[in-house]
Amino acid sequence: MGLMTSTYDLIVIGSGPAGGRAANQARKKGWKVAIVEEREFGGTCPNRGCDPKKVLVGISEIYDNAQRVMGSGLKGEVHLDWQELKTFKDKFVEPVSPSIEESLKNEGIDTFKGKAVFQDAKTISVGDQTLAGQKIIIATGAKPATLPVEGGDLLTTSDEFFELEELPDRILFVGGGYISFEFAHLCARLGKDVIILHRGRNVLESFDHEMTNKLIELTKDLGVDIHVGTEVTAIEKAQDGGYRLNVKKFDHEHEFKADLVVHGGGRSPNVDGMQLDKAGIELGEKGIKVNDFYQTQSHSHIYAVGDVAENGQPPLTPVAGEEVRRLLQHLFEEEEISPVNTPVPSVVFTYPKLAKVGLTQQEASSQNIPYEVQSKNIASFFSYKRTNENGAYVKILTNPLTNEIIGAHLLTSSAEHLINIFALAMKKKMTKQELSSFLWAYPSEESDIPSFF
Ligand SMILES: Cc1cc2nc3c(=O)[nH]c(=O)nc-3n(C[C@H](O)[C@H](O)[C@H](O)COP(=O)(O)OP(=O)(O)OC[C@H]3O[C@@H](n4cnc5c(N)ncnc54)[C@H](O)[C@@H]3O)c2cc1C
Ligand SMILES: NC(=O)c1ccc[n+]([C@@H]2O[C@H](COP(=O)([O-])OP(=O)(O)OC[C@H]3O[C@@H](n4cnc5c(N)ncnc54)[C@H](O)[C@@H]3O)[C@@H](O)[C@H]2O)c1
Repeated sequence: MGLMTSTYDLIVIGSGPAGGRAANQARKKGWKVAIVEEREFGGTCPNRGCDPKKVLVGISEIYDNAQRVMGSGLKGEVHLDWQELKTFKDKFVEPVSPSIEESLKNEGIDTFKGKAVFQDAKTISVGDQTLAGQKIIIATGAKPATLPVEGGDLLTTSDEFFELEELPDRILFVGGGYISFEFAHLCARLGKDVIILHRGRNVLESFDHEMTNKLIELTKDLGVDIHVGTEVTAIEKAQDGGYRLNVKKFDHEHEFKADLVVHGGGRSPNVDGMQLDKAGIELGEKGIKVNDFYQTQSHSHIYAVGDVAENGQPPLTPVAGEEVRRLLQHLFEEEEISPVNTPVPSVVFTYPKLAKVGLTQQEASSQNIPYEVQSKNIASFFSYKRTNENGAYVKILTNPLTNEIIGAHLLTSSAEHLINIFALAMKKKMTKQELSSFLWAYPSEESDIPSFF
């Protein structure tokens, strides 16, 4: 044992949304497949990402809805409780890894627990085992980036945040991206004092700036203190048991204090200790460099896909799935390899939620793409008035020549549903007239769509 080399048609490294799917599909084609996982099977999304996050924010939405309709037919008191929330969330997470591992095994895939380390371009080791693969897919995802912040090891990562048994009173988020905004809304609703410090001029930089400014207003109304143009440079332990932070805001030094400092400063490719150099695999700034078919630059039999790959796509679960679909078409040598032309919807699970698909106004402007824009405050619509919503906005970009929808941005309680309709409309190259001509069940948030234009 241990000294023998097991040989496979395909070795997949990482069992997240990218790797798990790739292994399953290849096995279905009759390939001999091994999958290597060093942590929980299933990867980030179901264990410490999308799903546990959605369980937590889902309950806080119900709480928020209840608060807003108190005195409109609802009576009594509701409270959010972190410990109970965490216990409820853990119930979803705990079965994930064993059940995914079992289903991989049931498919006839050999599972290996441990870190995959390259020995050469065809061989990897996992502990004392050696595996050789005709093809290798690297799907190792991302991890919290190492920030150039003195005392950066004092940051609580999103993985650690999910595991906290208690939440202290003063919570500060470094960075103004997805993770910070989603957790900040939750913490504010749990009654915490929340601060977000963001280095850039615009938070959630890939979203439409007009919409992120509206989200900032609504987030401030929740009691969250937000500072842009503010870079955290150092963190140290304070005498009161909390932390003291040094920050630079427009070249001035400031100090902030908190009991918990959360890392929301971005994620980087997870390739630590894999000895990529032994296989001659090139790493770019944002991940492993790949071509249109996800092949690494130096080896056509080694692929990289999902969050770990640098391919210009955002690190999101549905994107990982789509990339794997295309990678497999290439791997199975199927003739038609579809071009990457699917619009990518994305949602920030604040409440209300911010969603986008297609172009932002700043992208259309900077790329000199002609556009017409409709931007509306829709809080007075019946859909939002009946639940005393705090704010609801929509912004649609269309091509002035064809009337096709080229971008949609929503800040509403139902944005994660509505945005999928706009993604569908864009994929099908619908004009705003075509989208408006559907019969939408009434009353529903979708039935408002014709009134967005
Ligand atoms: C807090 C949070 C919330 C998120 N919310 C959303 C959301 O709402 N919607 C959305 O679309 N996306 C969300 N994401 C992003 C989403 O989780 C990722 O895009 C997705 O998981 C990427 O899938 P992947 O398979 O590429 O990588 P991962 O899911 O990260 O899986 C990679 C796997 O590889 C394993 N691995 C790494 N190195 C090795 C090695 N050397 N040997 C063996 N195994 C290894 C890891 O342990 C991991 O299990 C969120 C992320 C975070 C952190
Ligand atoms: N709902 C979702 O789909 C969802 C949720 C969470 C995460 N994700 C994925 O995970 C990725 C990472 O999320 P994230 O929130 O960590 O990062 P992010 O890339 O969204 O934002 C991080 C921000 O922090 C800023 N920053 C970095 N260092 C700083 C410092 N020292 N001081 C102040 N600001 C600093 C950066 O300028 C950056 O804009 C996202 O890009 C997204 O693709 C998706």
